[in-house]
Amino acid sequence: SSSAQSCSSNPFSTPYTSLKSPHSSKDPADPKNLGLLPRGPQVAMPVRVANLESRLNALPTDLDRYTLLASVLETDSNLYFATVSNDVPRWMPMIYTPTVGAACQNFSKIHTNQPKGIYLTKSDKGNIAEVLKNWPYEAIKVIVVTDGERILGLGDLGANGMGISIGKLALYTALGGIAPESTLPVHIDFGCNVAEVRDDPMYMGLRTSRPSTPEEVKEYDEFLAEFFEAVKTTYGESALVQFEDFGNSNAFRFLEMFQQKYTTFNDDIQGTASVVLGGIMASLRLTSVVEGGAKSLKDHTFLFFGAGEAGCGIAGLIAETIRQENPGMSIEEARKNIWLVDSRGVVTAKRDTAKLAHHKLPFAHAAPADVEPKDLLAAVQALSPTALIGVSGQPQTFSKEIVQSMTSTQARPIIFSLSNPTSKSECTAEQAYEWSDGKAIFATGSPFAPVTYKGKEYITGQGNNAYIFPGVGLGAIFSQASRVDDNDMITAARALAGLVPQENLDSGSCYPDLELAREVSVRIAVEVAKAAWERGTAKRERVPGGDKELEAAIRDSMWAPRV
Ligand SMILES: NC(=O)C1=CN([C@@H]2O[C@H](COP(=O)(O)OP(=O)(O)OC[C@H]3O[C@@H](n4cnc5c(N)ncnc54)[C@H](OP(=O)(O)O)[C@@H]3O)[C@@H](O)[C@H]2O)C=CC1
Ligand SMILES: CC(=O)C(=O)O
Ligand SMILES: [Mg+2]
Repeated sequence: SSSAQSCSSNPFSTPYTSLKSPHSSKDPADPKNLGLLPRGPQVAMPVRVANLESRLNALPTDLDRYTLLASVLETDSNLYFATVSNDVPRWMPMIYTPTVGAACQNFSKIHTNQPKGIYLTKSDKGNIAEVLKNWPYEAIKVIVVTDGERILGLGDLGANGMGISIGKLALYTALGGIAPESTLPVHIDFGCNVAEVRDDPMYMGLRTSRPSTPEEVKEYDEFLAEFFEAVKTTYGESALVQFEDFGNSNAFRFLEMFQQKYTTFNDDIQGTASVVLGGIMASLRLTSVVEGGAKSLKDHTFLFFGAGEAGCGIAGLIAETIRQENPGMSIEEARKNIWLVDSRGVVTAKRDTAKLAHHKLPFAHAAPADVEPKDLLAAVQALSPTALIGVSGQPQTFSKEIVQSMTSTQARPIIFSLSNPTSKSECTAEQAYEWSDGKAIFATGSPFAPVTYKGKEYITGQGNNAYIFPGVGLGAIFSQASRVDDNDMITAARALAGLVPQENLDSGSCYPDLELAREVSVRIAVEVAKAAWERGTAKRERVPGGDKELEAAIRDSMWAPRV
């Protein structure tokens, strides 16, 4: 059959057939599915969690903790999620950024068994639906798909990027209440451009470079089109596909190709935009009470360091929100105080716009007062931004002079160092508070420990799309939405901003505590589901009653580990 053909050409898709053992029902509550070993004494879950936590704590490195947790996920997802939920701030950095970065870099060594996910390689063209059928669970509600080209700020890791899809989906379950068996990690293998990755004898992906000629790119586009159709026919129109960590030459194009036709969004472009917008909205409560500070989004001058998926995604969503908040304002007007810096300097109209990437063009404004700032410090001095957002993947690029320059013009400068993992952060929390004399409203993409400066403790908020995608996904899945769009991202940002308590703002964080991330997801989901009904994109019948009834129904639908 075509399936057998496809499997023989794809060594990574074969083993899943064997998972469809006649002895294993698909019911996760079936005791036969709890693990491979015969069951021992019935130990209460809190005891098992405490036992696993003490084993994890005894391990020498976070990568060891990742590895143990990954093996628990494969054999006993109940224990895994009970442990993660027991202490999200403690375990999230082990299953997500920063440790997931190191895990991807070492992925071939960690996953000696088949990793938990479907690998599609370009030889599966024509058979994608057949390969999907090899997965042992049928009721898939959310897929995170990567091709591994831009894994965090670590570059092209090829097939080792599967760790990112697995990590994001673990958060869909832990923070968004999506049942583990309804999630499917997918890696699409069209090669890898880093010889060092490809040449590792243990590398599990194709040892070819990525598409570069127009014909190869066309073949890749056609593969993605087939993938989306296969997902729709196999799992239904409401199955949500989240793009993750694609290189930006593909990410923007794929989003454009598929977002009007399928239930999909790009987390790096749209989820990141939403979390940053939410943080900026919350911080208006701080900036609006100081003299000359921004009272609304349109009063800000934004400077983005990094003009890729994250930078242009955030810039675009902020501009759209400013436009919506100011009736009569054009989108061009809304963009005028938003500036980008890329690897060649400030993006201005003086660039050769014919060669400028499509996503940067809307922000290529005329250079201010004929000065062409060459570097970031010069840009900060020339533009006096109120907010500096780092999404460059370039560590230690927010220097003392840059932070001091921001602080010399702003009572409360907004400085976000969002590049992941921790080693790529544009500056550290300690540097931001010291150099700004405690004035910076600071956030990072990966977690930083609290900092004590001049006797006050500062808590850094984690400006990470993990506050957004589990809730947006939950709302879309609950309402059986057939589309997810930028308005959902604005809706989610507003909901997030409304959940930041004053005491967090007072200690320097413009995000809610991580302990509350699951609650944040519920509240975002309520708003996203309502928006889907208002737009007419929801297949599910409206829940009778108001917000309270809807929230209760959403909570009821959420999976939680049996404890
Ligand atoms: N906190 C969060 O939730 C998220 C964080 N991120 C992080 O943001 C980073 C970037 O991701 P993404 O936007 O998707 O990546 P992209 O590859 O799409 O964009 C990177 C951008 O950084 C620019 N850049 C690279 N080197 C320099 C330099 N030396 N000086 C100035 N600009 C530079 C690039 O310039 P050019 O265009 O000229 O090549 C490009 O515009 C990653 O580290 C990622 O982990 C991403 C998503 C979410
Ligand atoms: C957080 C995230 O999505 C990234 O760094 O790519
Ligand atoms: Mg990402």
